[in-house]
This record gives sequence, structure tokens and C-alpha cells, in this order.
Amino acid sequence: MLNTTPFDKTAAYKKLKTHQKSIAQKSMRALFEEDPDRFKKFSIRFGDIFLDYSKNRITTRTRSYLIQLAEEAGLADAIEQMFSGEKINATEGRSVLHTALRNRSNSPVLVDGKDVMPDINDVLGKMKDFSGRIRSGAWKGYSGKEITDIVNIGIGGSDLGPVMVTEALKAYSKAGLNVHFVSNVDGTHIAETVKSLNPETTLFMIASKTFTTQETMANAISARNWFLEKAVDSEHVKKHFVAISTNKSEVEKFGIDPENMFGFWDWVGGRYSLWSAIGLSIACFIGYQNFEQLLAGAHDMDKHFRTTKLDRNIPVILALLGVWYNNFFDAQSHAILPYDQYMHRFAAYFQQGDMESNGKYVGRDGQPVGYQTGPVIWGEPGTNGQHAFYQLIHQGTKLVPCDFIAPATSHNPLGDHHKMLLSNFFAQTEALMNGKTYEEAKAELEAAGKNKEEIDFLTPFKVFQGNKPTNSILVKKISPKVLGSLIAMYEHKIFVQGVIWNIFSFDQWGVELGKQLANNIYPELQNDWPVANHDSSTNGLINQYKRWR
Ligand SMILES: O=P(O)(O)OC[C@H]1O[C@@H](O)[C@H](O)[C@@H](O)[C@@H]1O
Repeated sequence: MLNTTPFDKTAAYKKLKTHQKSIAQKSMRALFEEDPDRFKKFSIRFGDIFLDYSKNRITTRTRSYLIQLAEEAGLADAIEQMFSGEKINATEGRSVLHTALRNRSNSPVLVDGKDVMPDINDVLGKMKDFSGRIRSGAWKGYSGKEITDIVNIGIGGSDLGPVMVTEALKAYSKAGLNVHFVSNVDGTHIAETVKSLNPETTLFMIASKTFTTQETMANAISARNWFLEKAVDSEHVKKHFVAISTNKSEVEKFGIDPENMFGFWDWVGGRYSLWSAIGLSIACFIGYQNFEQLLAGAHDMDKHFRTTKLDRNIPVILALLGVWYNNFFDAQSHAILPYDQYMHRFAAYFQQGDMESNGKYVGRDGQPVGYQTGPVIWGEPGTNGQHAFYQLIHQGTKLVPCDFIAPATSHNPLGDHHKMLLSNFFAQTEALMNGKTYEEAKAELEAAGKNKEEIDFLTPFKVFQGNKPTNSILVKKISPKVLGSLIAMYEHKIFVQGVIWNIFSFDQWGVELGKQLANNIYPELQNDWPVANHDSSTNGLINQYKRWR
């Protein structure tokens, strides 16, 4: 489907291969000196978001070849297929419609001939009502008290999105209502979370698309046991447990009142689900109106992505730059570096978003691809990263393309903190681009009064090669709307890359094998007999564990 010519056999790929050789010799310093309009040519404003991608190892020719690559991959058709509900998740036979969840225009979106918008709006209405009752205190626990603590129990896509967004938008939260997230099957996670909570004022949201995920079910059972220790009567469960799932029968089996179930659909991928009922903890924490703003921001980005010409299309440009370094400069990873403490889980969120989507070696034709696909995504908020791993980005042997993200205004305008933070944000990309030449390093040492011997010895260590590519994404403020747009921007970037690499971005078969084997091993851990049916390493480890436990 879609892409007929393999990525590395396209005409644009060949052009880019040759072109890369000339660019590889070129410094960005020189490119900036040669062209006073460079910033203007390589930047895009989108409402309260400003993307500067001029500090990349590109020229206008690079951009046009990259756009040709996207065209040859059939990107325009692929975008339409996604938005219009075609079953582009072919290996699971599903549409991919997180864009419908935030379709604020309400224009019909058809799946198998049926408009999905009425169902989406019903669930949103239910979320609005529920979050309103939780926030106003109208929803009471079994002893008549208001809810003070929400515990979302879920993992992967049923956890990372709500965690990231509630952290990023903490400034919009309501005093007296806390959210907690339990994901790991390690008993420590649930035990430490409930330690300080009161069952009378705690509400659990069991969030699982399938409602069969081992970790989530184990945590949900432990949560119910903890709750019933004090509440005793299982009738009280319905005031303290709600479910978010696509699987009604499993929800009922667990004992949650179907009235307290918030549904979604199989065309919502786990890692794209924060826009669905999976966002219920977000709506409760920041209020439904703010949740709507989050959806609105994403919808704005969807419209931009769907309708803007490729050379002004932010997700497309970011995707193509990623392909440029991944496939033509052998970059193995990509760093996301938000200069905003509230955004501290943003990179972790897109580790799933990107790596679970594009970490694939099999092409759409079922054959191994002959090129690199998705990068390793990582990152920490600035300035913490600067004092930890930036050494490698500046002077290491690996090329790490980076996205720097910062808000122009802070939710906490404390003294000069924000100016200091932003001076670092501006300085880092400048340093990574310009570097410091041998002559500059030497001149600094001379000016510092070092003797010749010291200068000769030290200078090489003080040289920065520069030419390290970065994107700067400056936003007005991290508001619900801006955050919605930023998340959608990365989602679409990932989609575009999947189209170019000709892989299926919306399945995740690679997570299954480990689960399968864990299911085999779990019963073997129920007794003390040594095991002998695995390889010698796995046997040895299991048996050592049995001796020690
Ligand atoms: O929401 P569920 O069904 O519990 O699934 C949670 C996660 O399960 C993982 O196995 C998948 O890799 C993720 O994509 C998914 O988000």
C-alpha cells in the first residue's frame, strides 16, 4: 500500500546521497555568513509556536530534495488516508483516528461507513460531567467525603500521556485535588502511592485499552484490596473505582459498575490515547475547559498538518530533518530538551510515542528494510541536562540532533530565573552550531595569561567542532492549547517518518515476545524446583533467584 518504491531506491534518496557529500564539508557558521536571510528562510511561526530550524546542516536545496522524498513516498495521500479513517494500521486491521478525538469542527469522520463523532462527543460529555462533579465536590466517597486524590492505574499509553500532561500543566491544577500514577507491576509503586492516602477520599481510575494488561490488572486488584480493608463493603467500590477501556465485558468482570466506565475505541492507539477517555485524570486535574483547550491546540496542529504545503508544514519539516540525520549522517538518536521544568516527562512520553511507532525493521511489504528506521529518543529538561550529558553532545563522537523547547513566559516568574533559563536555551544552540575553533580557544587561553606550555597542552581540549544540528521551538507559554499543538506536532512528525521509511507505525508487535515468555515463566516461579527447560543463562538466573528468595 502507498509507498511503492522503497525509500532508498527513490530518485530523491539518490540525490540526497550525493548532496550530503557536499554538505558534510560545509559548516553552519559559513552557511549563516553566506546568507543573511537564513533565519527567515528556515523558520515558521504557527500561532504561539515558533520553529527555528536554521541551525541545521541544510540549504534550500537540501530542503527541496527532502520534500521530494516525502512526495515520492506518497505523503499527501497517506495524510488523507489517516484523517479519513482508512485502515492504515494494516497488521491490526484498524483505522488510526486520534485526530477524530480532537476534531473540534465536528465534521463527520467515517469508520466502516459510520460517523464516529457522535460517540466521541458522548464520551466527552460524560467526562465533562464527571470531572465537574469531582472538582466541585459533588461526587462523594462512601463515607460522604469529597475526593482529594485520584490514582490512575495504567501502563504505557494508558499512563505516560496523562502523567506527562498533568505534570506539564500543573500550573492549571486545582488546589486540594491531587493525581497519582501507578504503572509498574513492582509492588513498590502501588504500595508507596497509597501509603499516604485515605480510602475514603481516593478515587481509582483503572485505565487500560484492553483491560487485560498484567501490570494494570495486578495493580487494580491490589488497589481494591487496599480500599476494602477499610471500606469493607464491596458495594462501596462503585464510588471509588472507574474504568477507562474499550473492553466492557472485562470491566464488568472486574466488578466496576458499567455506569462508571468511560469507553473508547480500537482505532485509538495506546500511545495516542491521551485525547480519549484515557485523559480523564487530566480533565479532573486541570478542569474540563482546559482539557478542551488541549484538544483544540491539537486540532489546530491537525489542520496545519493536513492543509499546509510541505515546505511550510512544521511536522513535515521536523520529520524530514530527522530522516536527514538518521539516514544520511548515521545519527542514532534524537534528543528532546525542554527548557521548562513542568515538561520534565515530555521526552519520556515520546520515547513510547516514537520508539514504539517507528522502532521496526520490517517494511510494509513484509521484508526487512535495508536502512535505518526510528531513532533512540531521549532527553531531560534544561538546564539539568547541561550539567549531565551535554558534554557528549558538544564534544563526543556521536551526532545527536536536538530539539530545544522553551516558553517565552514562565508560570513562575521568580526573580531572574526565567531570563537565566532562557539565556541557557539560546546559548546552547548557538554554541552547538558555532563551536569554538582552535584559534579562538588558543586566544582565550592567552588572554587568561597561560604560558606557552599550558596553551599548547590545553588548547585541543577546549576546541568545539560545532556544526551540531538543533531545532529551537520557542512558544509563548506552556498553556493547554500550546501543549496540545506540541504533542500533535510530534505525533505527526512520527507519522511522516513512518510513511517515508515505509513501515507500519501504529502496531507494536515488538512488545509481545517478552510478555509471552513472562507468562511461561510466571508459573515456574510458584514452586522451589529448579528449572532446566530454558537456555543455561535463563535457567541459571531463575535458579539463583529461587535459592535467594
Ligand atoms: O491500555 P492497555 O491495553 O493496558 O495497554 C497498555 C500498553 O501495553 C503495551 O503492551 C503496549 O505496548 C502499549 O502500546 C500500551 O499502551
